[in-house]
Amino acid sequence: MKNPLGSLLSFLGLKKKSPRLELLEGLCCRFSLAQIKAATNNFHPLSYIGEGAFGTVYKGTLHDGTIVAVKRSKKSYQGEFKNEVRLLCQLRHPHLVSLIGFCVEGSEMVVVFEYMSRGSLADFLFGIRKDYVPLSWKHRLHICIGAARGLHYLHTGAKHAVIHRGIKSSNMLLDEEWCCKLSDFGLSKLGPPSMSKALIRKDSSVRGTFGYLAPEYVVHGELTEKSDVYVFGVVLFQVLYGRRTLDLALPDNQINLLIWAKESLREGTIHHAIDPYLKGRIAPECLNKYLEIASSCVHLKGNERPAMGEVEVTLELALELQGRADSEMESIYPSGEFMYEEASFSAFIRNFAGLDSLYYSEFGSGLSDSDSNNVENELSS
Ligand SMILES: Nc1ncnc2c1ncn2[C@@H]1O[C@H](COP(=O)(O)OP(=O)(O)OP(=O)(O)O)[C@@H](O)[C@H]1O
Repeated sequence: MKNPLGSLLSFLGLKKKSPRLELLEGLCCRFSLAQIKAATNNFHPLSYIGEGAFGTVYKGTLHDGTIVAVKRSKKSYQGEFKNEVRLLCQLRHPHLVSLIGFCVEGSEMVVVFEYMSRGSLADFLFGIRKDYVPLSWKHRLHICIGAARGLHYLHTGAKHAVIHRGIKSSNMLLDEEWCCKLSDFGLSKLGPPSMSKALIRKDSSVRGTFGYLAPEYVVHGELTEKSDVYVFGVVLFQVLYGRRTLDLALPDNQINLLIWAKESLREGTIHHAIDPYLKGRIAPECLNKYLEIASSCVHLKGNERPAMGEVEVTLELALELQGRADSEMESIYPSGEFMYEEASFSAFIRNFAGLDSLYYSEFGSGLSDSDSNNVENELSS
């Protein structure tokens, strides 16, 4: 029997409808299982790329020669896969991984994405890939700006805000041209209309990854676009310090990245704490802007955190400041071999005003996120 309230809400256009996958065929391709098996050589181990919480990813080649990433769902996570297909086929942006199609056949659920040949930002930050090369500072800034543009689009570019809920460096993928695109929308949620200020949404099932959870989300289940901003801030610290959020292999005071970051800022030892590869390569005025926005992203209170548009613009400014400082240095040292001095960092640290807003979450302390195959701990209700 039909639910009379449901029918009424639907009649009034107030009931949120999730389109059935069949109805999405016009927006992306529907593949047969035979096509998927042909593309991946029957999910051959040589096609294997990696494994996430929701499924296994393979490299494949479609009949027209297009190289793709094929994500095969674990049986218990087909809901997340359907969510990802429904959302992604309605979103298009240069900084979101494109959905090419899907396959639902028998007990198989498979999603086909554009192939991101350089893997994830996490692979480079944590040296996971065999062909690992440390990323330069400017390169890192470009990648963060791309990710910020993608997230800004999700929050404001569509009719309804989309809260990603799975932002982390392993979900920031890099294509051949090093363009950063956000992936993994299995946990994403539609928010209210994007122009609305009423963004608070109570979420009874807290999902995500330890070390990447906004405090108000864990404690009160309050899910807003500012929860994504918090975790984006955590990623900005990872990019600068070149390490994971939690690392049990480090001395006690360094296990939690944000606690360590705050300590190094307070004591003026940031020069020694950041990724060794970046030492002497960041212009102090650029670092100042970068830390200002990173610290405000991880503010305890969601409404004090910036919107992603502001994050994007500030990172662009930080990149510009770095470019200008580098040009000045190059005019003094035409060989291009120069280092920014430690003393100039100390001077800037004394003036850094963002320290108070840097809030570190204890959530997940004591848990390792240095899992060797890069699958971080999944929190499910
Ligand atoms: N479109 C893609 N192109 C190339 N590699 C991809 C693509 N999507 C995912 N991968 C790779 O496949 C592996 C598994 O990715 P997946 O998104 O399933 O999990 P994850 O983000 O690593 O972990 P979790 O699911 O726990 O968040 C990772 O190494 C990821 O870099």
